[in-house]
Amino acid sequence: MSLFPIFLKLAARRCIVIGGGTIAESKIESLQAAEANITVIAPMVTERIANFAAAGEIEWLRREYAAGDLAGHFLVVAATDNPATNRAVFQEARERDVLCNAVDDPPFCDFYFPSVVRRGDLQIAISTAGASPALAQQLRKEINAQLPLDAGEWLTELGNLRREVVAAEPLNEERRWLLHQLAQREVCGYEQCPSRVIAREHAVKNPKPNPLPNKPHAEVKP
Ligand SMILES: C[C@@]1(CC(=O)O)C2=NC(=C\c3[nH]c(c(CCC(=O)O)c3CC(=O)O)Cc3[nH]c(c(CC(=O)O)c3CCC(=O)O)/C=C3\N/C(=C\2)[C@@H](CCC(=O)O)[C@]3(C)CC(=O)O)/[C@H]1CCC(=O)O
Ligand SMILES: NC(=O)c1ccc[n+]([C@@H]2O[C@H](COP(=O)([O-])OP(=O)(O)OC[C@H]3O[C@@H](n4cnc5c(N)ncnc54)[C@H](O)[C@@H]3O)[C@@H](O)[C@H]2O)c1
Repeated sequence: MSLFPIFLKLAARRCIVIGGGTIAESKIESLQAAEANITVIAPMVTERIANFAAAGEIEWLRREYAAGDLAGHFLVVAATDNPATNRAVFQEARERDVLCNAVDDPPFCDFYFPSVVRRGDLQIAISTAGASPALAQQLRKEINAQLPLDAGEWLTELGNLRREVVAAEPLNEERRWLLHQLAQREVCGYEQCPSRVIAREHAVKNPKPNPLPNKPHAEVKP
């Protein structure tokens, strides 16, 4: 089966993690990075999860999972040490159309967690569709070692410059060409950054057409 690779926006979405051990902890941290609204249900949790709860970063319900807990949630991770509980969670998730990952239990997953290399907004996610998580991890380490440490800052600056280009030039082949050139260059925040200078010179040759003159009814009187 071919998996569908997407990057989900989870900010403020209600996500629930059943179980509070070290595996749950790593899933909670991934969800936190995406600013999800997280509830954890578990009788016992790691010290780190307890600290997240004490700091108000997540909600912790100190009890066992009970049928009905998934109501109103978008996504669930079943990470208890009891496969029967994890499968009951998956069953409820199916009934409620909640996306479910039962850790290390592929038939009871709607999605898998990938191996991820991160630099700021740049994310490279690796999946082997469950064929070899160890290979996904190995590739993550190899890519991590090759990717410059400052790739995130560079991407931020490149994104800022791209916004300037998009504001200054129309959507055409010329603009596309320029953006590909800039993606291969150093970019920084300075006004006199050579890439920014190139972009500004280019915009002179490829300006946005003048806006249509205002119709009389759109005029604003002083
Ligand atoms: C990527 C990563 C993300 C994460 O967990 O967040 C992840 N597993 C990681 C590590 C890892 N997991 C395992 C080992 C031991 C070596 C080995 O078995 O290969 C290692 C390596 C190690 O740590 O040594 C054991 C294991 N994992 C699964 C099974 C069940 C089975 O295969 O049936 C078993 C056997 C359990 C048993 O024998 O009882 C299943 C899944 N593990 C997945 C994800 C999903 C598919 C990912 C993909 O698309 O490839 C999937 C399907 C479901 C899921 O859990 O989402 C994370 C690396 C993070 C990083 O370091 O970058
Ligand atoms: N720890 C690892 O390195 C590792 C690696 C691969 C897979 N796994 C698997 O992942 C699962 C979780 O591992 P772990 O190390 O985080 O386990 P753990 O034993 O540290 O934690 C289990 C958690 O589940 C909670 N729990 C148990 N029954 C529950 C219930 N009915 N409702 C709600 N919460 C309940 C416990 O309170 C605890 O917080 C296990 O199935 C384990 O086999 C663990």
